[in-house]
Amino acid sequence: MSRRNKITVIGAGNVGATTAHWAASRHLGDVVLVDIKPGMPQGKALDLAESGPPMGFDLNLSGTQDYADTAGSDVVVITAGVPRRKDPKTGEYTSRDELIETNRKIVGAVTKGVVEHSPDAVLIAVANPLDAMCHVTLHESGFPKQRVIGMAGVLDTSRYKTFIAMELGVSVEDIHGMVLGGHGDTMVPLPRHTSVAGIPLTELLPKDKIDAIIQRTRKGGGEIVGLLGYSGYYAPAASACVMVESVVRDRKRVLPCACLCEGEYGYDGLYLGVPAVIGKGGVEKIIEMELNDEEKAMLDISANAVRDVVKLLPYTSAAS
Ligand SMILES: NC(=O)c1ccc[n+]([C@@H]2O[C@H](COP(=O)([O-])OP(=O)(O)OC[C@H]3O[C@@H](n4cnc5c(N)ncnc54)[C@H](O)[C@@H]3O)[C@@H](O)[C@H]2O)c1
Ligand SMILES: O=C(O)C[C@H](O)C(=O)O
Repeated sequence: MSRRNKITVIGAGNVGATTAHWAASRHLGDVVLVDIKPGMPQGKALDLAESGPPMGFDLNLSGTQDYADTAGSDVVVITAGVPRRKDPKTGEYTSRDELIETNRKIVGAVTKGVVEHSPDAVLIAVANPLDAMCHVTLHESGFPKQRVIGMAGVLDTSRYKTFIAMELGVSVEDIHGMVLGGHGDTMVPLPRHTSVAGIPLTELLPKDKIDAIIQRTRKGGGEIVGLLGYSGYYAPAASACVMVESVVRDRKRVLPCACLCEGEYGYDGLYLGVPAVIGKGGVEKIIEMELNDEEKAMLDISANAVRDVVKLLPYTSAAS
């Protein structure tokens, strides 16, 4: 009898629980939710399982504090970590990078728990600061780079496409394009490589409108924090699920993901958002697209911003 795919989600908070929700509703596999809060992942998993009859999914959904229950996972999504929040008095909110000290410890510890029981899994890092957390996950897992991927580009691209669709009054389905670079304000949307049903975006919108969409995309996470008071989770979880699906169904989608660049785009030993073919084995290939001087300069700025954060980790030999 063939077995179902097993998907573990570490951290059953907003992003983790919503990832489990999307994964179940798309019937991607059995889902195990892990969280340090006793009863909480168990309660969310049971509640989700009880939504199976009306929603028509019949998967095993469980919650646990015990990594042994995650054994043999095909994919593990690591959302455990603190999100940024808005101070209700000042309206100020922290940057993703300021989360590094807390989250590197959480992500490091959970990665060790995961790999002990699922040595063949593909790991998808989600906690922030995302690109640096990919380095933590790679280091602590000892996995090959192909099996440690970061989720950010799919989300950033999703926001970019949403804003284009809103501006043009067209379906998001017809918008094709990508956002590369680090998951921060220096990310690199690529309007020259964006089309609407094959029509170049640059023919459909004037430069000032495109520039406004780029700026809104770069600040997209902050816009949600500003409105909600804490980080968004529907679009992040949906984006993680697109990656999970490409792995478990071996779809070989071309997705912008944080991948370890070792020479690609001129970067060495650095996680950065680049287009990648995602299949059963994780990153099957990084696609090197032609960038013009302006685009490459923006990617360099973004890579430098990521490198500055990665340098704060105790064990990396500052990527070049
Ligand atoms: N990469 C992205 O694009 C992206 C998008 C959204 C959120 N995030 C990040 O994802 C992380 C989670 O965000 P959230 O909104 O779900 O936060 P949340 O607070 O709702 O959930 C985090 C959960 O992690 C759990 N946790 C903490 N330490 C743990 C441990 N050692 N083991 C197991 N579970 C543990 C907490 O109990 C909590 O339930 C944050 O770092 C956030 O910044 C990244
Ligand atoms: O911005 C955040 O705090 C969370 C996440 O990185 C996002 O882009 O939504």
